Amino acid sequence: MKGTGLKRSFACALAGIAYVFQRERNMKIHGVAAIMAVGLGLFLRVTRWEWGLLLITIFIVLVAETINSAIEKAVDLQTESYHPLAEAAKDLAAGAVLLTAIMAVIMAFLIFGPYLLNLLSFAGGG
Ligand SMILES: Nc1ncnc2c1ncn2[C@@H]1O[C@H](COP(=O)(O)OP(=O)(O)OP(=O)(O)O)[C@@H](O)[C@H]1O
Repeated sequence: MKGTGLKRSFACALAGIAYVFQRERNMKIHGVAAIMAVGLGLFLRVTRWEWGLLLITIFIVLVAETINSAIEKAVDLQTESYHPLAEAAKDLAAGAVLLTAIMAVIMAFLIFGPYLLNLLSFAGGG
C-alpha cells in the first residue's frame, strides 16, 4: 500500500482486518460466533459489566486469530517446504487461538448460563 503517515497506517490496518475476514475461514467462524454472542446478550439484556466482559472476550479471540494468520503468512513466506520450526511456529499460534476460544466458551457459560437457567425455570413454571 502506497503513501506515508498516519492515514496510510490506518488504511493498512483496515486492509489487514478486511483481509483476515475475507480470506481466513476460521475468522469467519469467530465472526459468526461473535454476532451470535452479541445477539444473545441483547436478547437476555445482560448487564453493562457483562457486556464489558463479553466484548473483551470477543476482541481477544479476533485479535488472536488475526495474529495467527499473520504468523502463518510470515512462515509461508520464509519456507514452503517442511521445517520443524515452521511447524512449531504455526502450532503455537494455533494453540494461542484455541486457548482464547476455550476462554470464550467458559465466559459464555458464566455469563449466559444463569440467564438461560432462569428462562428455563420460568418456562417450566418453576
Ligand atoms: N512449512 C511447514 N513445515 C512444517 N509443518 C507445517 C508447515 N506448514 C504447515 N505445517 C503444519 O500444518 C499445520 C497447518 O498449517 P496451515 O498453514 O495449513 O495452516 P491452516 O490449516 O491454514 O491453519 P488455519 O486453519 O488456522 O488457517 C500447522 O499447524 C503445522 O503443524
